Amino acid sequence: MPVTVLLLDIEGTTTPISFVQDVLFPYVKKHVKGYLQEHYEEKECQEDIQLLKKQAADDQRLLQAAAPPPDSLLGENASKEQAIEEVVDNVLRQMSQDRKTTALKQLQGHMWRAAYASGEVKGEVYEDVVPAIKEWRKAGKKVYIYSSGSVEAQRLLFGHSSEGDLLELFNGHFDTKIGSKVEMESYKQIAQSIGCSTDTILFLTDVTKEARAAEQAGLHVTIVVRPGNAELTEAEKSYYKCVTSFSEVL
Ligand SMILES: CSCCC(=O)C(=O)COP(=O)(O)O
Ligand SMILES: [Mg+2]
Repeated sequence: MPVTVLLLDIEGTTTPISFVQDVLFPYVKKHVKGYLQEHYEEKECQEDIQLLKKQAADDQRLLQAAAPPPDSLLGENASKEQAIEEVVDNVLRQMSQDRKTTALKQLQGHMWRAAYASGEVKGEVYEDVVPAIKEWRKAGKKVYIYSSGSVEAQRLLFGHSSEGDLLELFNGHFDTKIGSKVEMESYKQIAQSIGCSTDTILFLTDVTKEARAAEQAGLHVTIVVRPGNAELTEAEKSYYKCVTSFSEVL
């Protein structure tokens, strides 16, 4: 089937890993405590905390450890300060493991609003990305984003990019609410949501585990090789189509 939909990863594909690791993540680490202190009473912040608590409880159940985990986030009677300390510990622990939980990504997305709004942060996009997407759109293709970053975080990055507001380029966005990027089922759900067959979608990513899941669901996949991305094995290089620029994709 001809490709009519392009599905794009962000970190390592449209955007340098260094932007995420050296700009976005340090911003969260620096500001998480202050953010929670300022917004603690707000409904959205309480929802973020509840989601982190649920994630911590799920993690605990999975671990089935005899000893209580160091960041259980389960105390109901904790003071505001204690509760904030627990959330901060949990967020920093998850970030040190580069976890992609919906709970962590939701809070991060809410925190980056202020960074983008003030102009302190501008979303970085590789220079070949915008011209290629414009060509694909002109040719009648649809273009979607699928990232572990929350849809709100995605919209912030592309809406406040160094190349201006790029949101018009996309037909839609998906995040881990539809499922993990390393699960085949997520890609089937995305195809269903777009209303197309999986074999009409081409997924661009830097991560071979994601490529494998997409391929199992019936998508076409291409690996994007960018400076700073994880090295591919010789077997991966010969198995997958690899590109170093979006201009080589179609
Ligand atoms: C979309 S904004 C920040 C990126 C992020 O938090 C992340 O985890 C990137 O994951 P990706 O799936 O785009 O590699
Ligand atoms: Mg990636």
